[in-house]
Amino acid sequence: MKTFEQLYAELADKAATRPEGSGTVAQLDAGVHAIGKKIVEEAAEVWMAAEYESDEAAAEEISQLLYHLQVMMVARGISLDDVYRYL
Ligand SMILES: N=c1c2ncn([C@@H]3O[C@H](COP(=O)(O)OP(=O)(O)OP(=O)(O)O)[C@@H](O)[C@H]3O)c2ncn1[C@@H]1O[C@H](COP(=O)(O)O)[C@@H](O)[C@H]1O
Repeated sequence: MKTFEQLYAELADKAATRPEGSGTVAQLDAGVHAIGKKIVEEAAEVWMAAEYESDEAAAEEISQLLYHLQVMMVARGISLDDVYRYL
């Protein structure tokens, strides 16, 4: 288990060190357009899970959406503070 902040730190590190086999590195290489499509896909999965599936399934889909949002943040060089200041 990890927090939102810990995941962001891990993804930023992956972007910097580019370890072999990292899905995050592959997505960063695919670019903002591909990451954006993944966000839309995961958002739809959150919606469907929330309407028709269990709390656990919805929570898992939400975790995946948060992950892909963080990948987009890393891709664009947007920090946690950049986002938090609007919350
Ligand atoms: N939290 C996540 C995470 N959530 C979702 N995903 C990715 O998002 C995909 C979404 O799952 P789906 O069920 O939609 O699967 P899918 O449609 O078959 O997705 P595709 O793999 O085909 O794109 C998963 O297959 C993962 O590739 C994640 N990939 C990585 N992480 C974490 O990110 C960190 C870095 O991961 P790596 O870069 O892979 O080392 C680690 O701590 C991981 O646990």
